[in-house]
Amino acid sequence: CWCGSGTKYKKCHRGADAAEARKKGPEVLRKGIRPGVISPRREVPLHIPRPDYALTGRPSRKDAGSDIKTPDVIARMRKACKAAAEVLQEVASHVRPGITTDELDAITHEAYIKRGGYPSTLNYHRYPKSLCTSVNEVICHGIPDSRALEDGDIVNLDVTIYLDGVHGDCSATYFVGNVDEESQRLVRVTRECLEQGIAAVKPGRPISDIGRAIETHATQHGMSVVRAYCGHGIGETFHTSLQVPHYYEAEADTVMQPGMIFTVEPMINLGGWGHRTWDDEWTAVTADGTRSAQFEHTLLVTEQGAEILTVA
Ligand SMILES: O=C(NO)c1ccnc2c1ccn2Cc1ccccc1
Ligand SMILES: [Co+2]
Ligand SMILES: [Co+2]
Repeated sequence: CWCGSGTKYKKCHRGADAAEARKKGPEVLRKGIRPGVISPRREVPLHIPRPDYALTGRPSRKDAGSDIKTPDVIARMRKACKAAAEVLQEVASHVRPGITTDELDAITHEAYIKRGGYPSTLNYHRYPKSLCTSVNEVICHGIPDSRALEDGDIVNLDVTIYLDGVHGDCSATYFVGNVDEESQRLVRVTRECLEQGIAAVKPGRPISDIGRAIETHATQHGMSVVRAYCGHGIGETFHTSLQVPHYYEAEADTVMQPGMIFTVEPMINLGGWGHRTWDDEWTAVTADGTRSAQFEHTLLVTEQGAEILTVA
């Protein structure tokens, strides 16, 4: 999800990002130059059911964010989210220096299809691949290409499967070979931020509790929370109108209720929270060039708190 211009929160962060980046001078305003080449789009066999946007790139329907899911949707979400977690484990087992992110995309693409699933990101708003591979200073939505992973990199793999009419969405950040201490600390703190956010999920409480918990943990460790992209309601649509900021946003006042399903997917930066996007219109990178990490789960709100659905 991203706050974009349509966000309901008054202060859209894009302006702030640009202002922050300008302060740092022209070097960070430079549009990113993609190091690798993007391969042709992969095909999905016709027997695999497709989401509404598979042809046009534009989602036609938008569920209300605070939808309480029916028992039937919850049952289907359990299966889709389990499948997403299995696909993530499978592709993650191939991460090593020398493998290209395009090869990881091919592995992921086949892993969805053998489970009868469609790659949710493929052609979603025209996104060209079945996986997001966000390396080092890439915050999110990194497009798989011919770049080989290198010893010392960190890489987030973001997997979303469309299975039996619903989407399961999860991601994790992995070490490539031997990674320096600071990056290891970034990844550990980011994982802890997701855990803190999940612990804040309680029926009767506002969504803003989640961002408060995450931002508190990140800033205690001298790190910053990306503001331009957030968690989102999910179910029969990839994104619903519910937004889940990962920083404290008082206006995120939707009250959590049992049966709601949304993702929490904090992106944490070693430096400032500012971002910019490359010319490809998808890739988001840190404005100051420092590294960023992310972890994501799809959660069901229960009477007691949160149930993590994206577990293998
Ligand atoms: O929830 C997501 N990941 O956890 C998520 C949200 C929105 N768009 C997404 C993803 C993943 C891939 N795209 C595709 C894309 C579409 C337009 C701009 C940039 C990227
Ligand atoms: Co995701
Ligand atoms: Co997501």
